[in-house]
Amino acid sequence: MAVTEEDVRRALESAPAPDGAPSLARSSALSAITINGGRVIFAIETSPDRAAALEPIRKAAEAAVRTIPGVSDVLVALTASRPAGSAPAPSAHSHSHAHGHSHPAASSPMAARGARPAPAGASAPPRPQGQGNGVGVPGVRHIVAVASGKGGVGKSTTAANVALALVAQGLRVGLMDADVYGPSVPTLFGLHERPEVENKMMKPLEAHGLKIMSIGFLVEEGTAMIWRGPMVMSALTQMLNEVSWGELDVLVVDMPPGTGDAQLTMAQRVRLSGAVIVSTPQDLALADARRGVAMFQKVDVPILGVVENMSYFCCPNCGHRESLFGHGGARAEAAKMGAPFLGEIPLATEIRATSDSGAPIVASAPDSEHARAYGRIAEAIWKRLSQGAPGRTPPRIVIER
Ligand SMILES: Nc1ncnc2c1ncn2[C@@H]1O[C@H](COP(=O)(O)OP(=O)(O)OP(=O)(O)O)[C@@H](O)[C@H]1O
Repeated sequence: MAVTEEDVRRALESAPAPDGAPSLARSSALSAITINGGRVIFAIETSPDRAAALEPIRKAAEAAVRTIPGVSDVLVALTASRPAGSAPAPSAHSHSHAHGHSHPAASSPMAARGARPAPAGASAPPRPQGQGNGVGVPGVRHIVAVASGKGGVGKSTTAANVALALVAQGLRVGLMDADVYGPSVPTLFGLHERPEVENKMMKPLEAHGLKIMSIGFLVEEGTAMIWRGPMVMSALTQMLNEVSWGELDVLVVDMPPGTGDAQLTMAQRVRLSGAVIVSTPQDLALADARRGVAMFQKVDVPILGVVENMSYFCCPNCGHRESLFGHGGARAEAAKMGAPFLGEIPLATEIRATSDSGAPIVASAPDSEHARAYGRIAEAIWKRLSQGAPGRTPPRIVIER
């Protein structure tokens, strides 16, 4: 028998609430409930500082829903809503961005020990699907992660425009927003509806020829996720396996920023053909980029290349180029890491404005200079993917300082 929202609400009558309400079912902290076959997803709203204390309430809610006959899986997230336009207070453990969300600080033990990437492995050829461990998607030839060592470097903007540029090359492309801590894809594409469910599979939304899925489609807008570890993985597995992606040449995955455990687990558990690292030219960002490269190398995912974003400032009036942060750093660093340099994208008002208005520049101004720059990056990525390579990546030597 199909599980209904009423069943879930009834079960939550016996679950405790975080706000003094008689039950979670009657609490305003309970979000909309999404049901997909036997899988039930909802969120409990809280403030970020109470997230750890509310873990028992989250677990109790999961346990209550699990007792419903027909429920195969339950995903309950703690989310924090934030008034529109307000930025979270910076703290030692999080950072914030212009679009107002925060991410946990990177906590990779590898990063802390300062593991240095080894050039030989960095440019290892991409893995065709079917090789390696982890979750793959039937019908999808290549899954490519777009990652960054830290937040706010333009990873989502790059992922979206590169995905669109791959579509422009005639490829069948999907974009999966795995940035559970702050999904930006709904804003980038102006998509705010919930995906339809057909035969127990969620249908990806579509825009500009791209199939798109984001955790942001499943939770209320303006909420920031406070998901950790296994919950993140469970959400991602669902986005990979319970979405009808169909036949795709490339599925671009916009990864959560940073090199923490969640990212490492993803890099390990998703069957990636390769990873693209986005970095700004600043030294700090490059140090973070190195950690990003090292993280993928640790789990034997080939680095397809490095993109330098906000590389130079492009004056919207006169077209004058102004290097802001020692332009060219990413190219030099990529060479040191032995990773291909895929190209540079300027800091340009049009790139930000088109992203904010729901039609990234490759879709809204395909003939512009900036769109062509994304096109060249996409071409380089596809070239490396289609080269493929049988066998495992060569052994690498990693020197830890
Ligand atoms: N090349 C660019 N020129 C101008 N603005 C840009 C450029 N790239 C990104 N931005 C802007 O910078 C902001 C952050 O970009 P984006 O959300 O893509 O970064 P991110 O690395 O995915 O961040 P997060 O870690 O928050 O997910 C956005 O407002 C975006 O429009």
